[in-house]
Amino acid sequence: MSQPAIDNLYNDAPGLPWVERDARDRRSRLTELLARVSREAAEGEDLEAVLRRIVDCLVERMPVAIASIVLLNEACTHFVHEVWAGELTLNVLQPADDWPVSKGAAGRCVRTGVAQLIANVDLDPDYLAGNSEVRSEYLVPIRHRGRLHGVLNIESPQSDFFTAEACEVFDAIAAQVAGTIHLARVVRELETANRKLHALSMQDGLTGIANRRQFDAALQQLWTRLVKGSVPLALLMVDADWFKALNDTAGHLHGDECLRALARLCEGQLRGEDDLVSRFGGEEFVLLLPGRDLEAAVAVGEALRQAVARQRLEHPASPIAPYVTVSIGAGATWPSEGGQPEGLLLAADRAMYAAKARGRNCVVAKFVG
Ligand SMILES: Nc1nc2c(ncn2[C@@H]2O[C@H](COP(=O)(O)OP(=O)(O)OP(=O)(O)O)[C@@H](O)[C@H]2O)c(=O)[nH]1
Repeated sequence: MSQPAIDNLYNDAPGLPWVERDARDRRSRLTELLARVSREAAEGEDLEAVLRRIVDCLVERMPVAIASIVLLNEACTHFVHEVWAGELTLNVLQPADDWPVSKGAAGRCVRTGVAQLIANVDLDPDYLAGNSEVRSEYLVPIRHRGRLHGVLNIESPQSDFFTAEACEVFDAIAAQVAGTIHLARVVRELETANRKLHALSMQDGLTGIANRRQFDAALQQLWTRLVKGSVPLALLMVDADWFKALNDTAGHLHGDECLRALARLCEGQLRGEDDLVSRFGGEEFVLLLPGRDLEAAVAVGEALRQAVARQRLEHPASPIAPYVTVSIGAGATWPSEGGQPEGLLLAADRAMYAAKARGRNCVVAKFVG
């Protein structure tokens, strides 16, 4: 549809006082403004850009010197952000200046919770001049379902501009803006909640380290990356010894405590940016060590085994020591184009079972060719 001739509405006769315009002309200009603002409010994903287009619209199409949308903080005690259009020729308060709602006509709008019509700015004790041409001002609370988001501020060089019908349209515009801000905040809150949920879905609830899902994704990603750089990849499978007996004799809560301590000890062995420890299963952990060959991986495994033993986590039912010990399987390979990471996982798992068979509390290595 082509743009109606009404474009550039106000500027067709900028000097003409608002009330001297024909009543039908005024109404159609206001209706057109409202339609435009509604369209702007419905478009775009960026709140700042939408608010800017709305204030631009007000200044371009009406006898308005300054139009602004001033947003409040959560507690509604301060203005924290302003989007404005028009001509600010004098120094006025900006949200960046620590602007409490105790100041200015916009502050009064927040304090009283109702629209403020200032027919003569010279007589208003709260008016803060931003442009010496301004004669009248209208301020409307931007409120969505009882929650106050800010104030819509319109300043005109004409003293008779804010007729009842004009104010009604600005009230409707403030309601539109409130809906837009509400929607943008809901979207932002949802995005934050989604990010938190995603992080939680990748984390083990008991120990706080990565869970199996995160491990699987990291292994796949690393494999693909390391193929290109011809860099080795090592993996340690760490399994607590005689854990069933520990639970049975010392109780599950003590068992849980030991699992948390083991997770911290595994974390203590991580060095590289992409090193990762995850809880692989019940009392099993896996360390992903990119850039380490089998010899280096065995060294990390041995350091971990000794650190666990030094911790002296009480184990009243282990036949090999009065404290918790771990059996560790180490695997390493050079990721190759056609290869699969599962082979590495299997090798470390087999090595771990070999460590169990060898009497536990030891490290066994297996290279994957
Ligand atoms: N406290 C606690 N125990 C768990 C948890 N997850 C798994 N387990 C227990 O870990 C035990 C693992 O037992 P098994 O697989 O038989 O192995 P094990 O007793 O450690 O014997 P080896 O591995 O052969 O040394 C089971 O009794 C599980 O119930 C957990 O989150 N908390």
